[in-house]
Amino acid sequence: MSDKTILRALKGETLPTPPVWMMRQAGRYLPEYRATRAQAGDFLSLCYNSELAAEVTLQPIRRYGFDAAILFADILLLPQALGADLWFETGEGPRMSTVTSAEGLKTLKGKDDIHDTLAPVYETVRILSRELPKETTLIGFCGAPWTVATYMIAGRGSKDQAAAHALKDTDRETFAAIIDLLTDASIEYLSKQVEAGAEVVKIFDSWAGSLKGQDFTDFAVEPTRRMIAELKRRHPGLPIIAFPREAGEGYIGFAKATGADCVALDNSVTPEWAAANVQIDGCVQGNMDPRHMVTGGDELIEATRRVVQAFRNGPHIFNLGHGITPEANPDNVSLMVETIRNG
Ligand SMILES: Cc1c2[nH]c(c1CCC(=O)O)Cc1[nH]c(c(CCC(=O)O)c1C)Cc1[nH]c(c(CCC(=O)O)c1C)Cc1[nH]c(c(C)c1CCC(=O)O)C2
Repeated sequence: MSDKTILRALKGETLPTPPVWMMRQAGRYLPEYRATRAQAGDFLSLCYNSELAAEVTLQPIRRYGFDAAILFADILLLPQALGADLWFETGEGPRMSTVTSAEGLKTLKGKDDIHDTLAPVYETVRILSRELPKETTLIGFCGAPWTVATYMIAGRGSKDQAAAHALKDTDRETFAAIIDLLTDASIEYLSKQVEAGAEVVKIFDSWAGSLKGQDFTDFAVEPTRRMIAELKRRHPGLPIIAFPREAGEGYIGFAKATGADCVALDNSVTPEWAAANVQIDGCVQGNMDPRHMVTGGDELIEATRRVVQAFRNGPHIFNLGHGITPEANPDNVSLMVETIRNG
C-alpha cells in the first residue's frame, strides 16, 4: 500500500498531522510563478506549454513541501477543446463564445474529439509524474458540468449565474444536453489524466451553491455521481474529491450520494459544523478562509489550529476554502504549513 499521506487520508485514515495543499498554490502570489508566466507569454499559453506548466506546478512543492501537487491547467480548457473560443481579459477574467441553443450545441465537437487540443495537458501530467518527489501526490482535475456550463452559456463569469439559470428554466432539454455532453467529455478528459499519471482527481463545482432543491440533485449531484461511477469502473480504486462549493446543507450526504471519497469544503461553513455533519461520512478537505494568507499573524495561527482541531478525529486534508488570492503573502503560507506540522 502506498504510504503517501493524501492517499491514506482519502482511504479514510485519521492521521496525527493532516496532509496539506492549497487551491491555486501555483499562482500569482508567487514571484517565481509570475516570472514563468511572463516567459510563457500569457495564462493560456502557460497552460498549453507542458514544460512550463509542469515547472509552475513544481514551484510551490519546492517552496513549501506540500503533500499534493495539482496539475496546472484550467477548467475552461475542456469547453475550448469542444470548440468554444476562449480568451482571458487582463484583470477581468475569462471570456468565451456562447452556446445557448440546440443549434449552437450541434456546432460543438463530440466527447471523443477533445484529445488533440488537450494533449499538452496530458504531457504535463506525464512530466510531473516523473519529476515530483516520491511522497507527493499528483492531483488531476476538471470543472463540474454545471460550473463549466455557466461559463459556456454566459460567455464569462458572473456572480449569480443568471444566464445558465435562465436557459435551464426556459429550455431544460437543451440545458440538460449541454450538461450531458460536459459530463461525458469530462469522463474522457479525467480518464486520460489518470492514464498519464494523475493519482487522484478533483471535480470543481465552484457555482454549485446557486443550484437549489431538485436542480441541485439534477445538475450538481447527478452529473458528479455519473462521472464518479464511470471513472471508478475504468480505474478501480481511483480516489475522487468533489467540491460542491457553497453547497451549505447540500454538503450533508454529498459523498454518499455521489460516491466521492472526499468532500472539499469552502469556508462559509464552520469546521465544527462540517466535522459533525460531513466528516461523519468520510474524508473532508478544507476549509480555512483564504484571507488569512493576506493578513497573517496570530489570527492565521489561531484559524489554522481551529481547522486542525475541529477535524482531528477523522480523515482530513488541510486546504483553504477557496483559491489563494494574488495579494497573499508567501510568508503567510509558510506560517500556516509550520503551524499544521509543528502545532
Ligand atoms: C471557476 C474556475 C476557473 N478555473 C478554475 C475554477 C474552479 C475553481 C475556482 O472556483 O477557483 C480552476 C483552476 N484554475 C487554475 C487551476 C490550477 C490548479 C490550482 O492551482 O488550483 C484550477 C484547478 C489555474 C488558474 N486559473 C486562472 C489563474 C490566474 C491566471 C493568471 O495567471 O493570470 C490560475 C492560476 C484564471 C481563471 N480561471 C477561471 C477564472 C474565473 C479565472 C480568472 C480569475 C482569476 O484571475 O483568479 C475559471
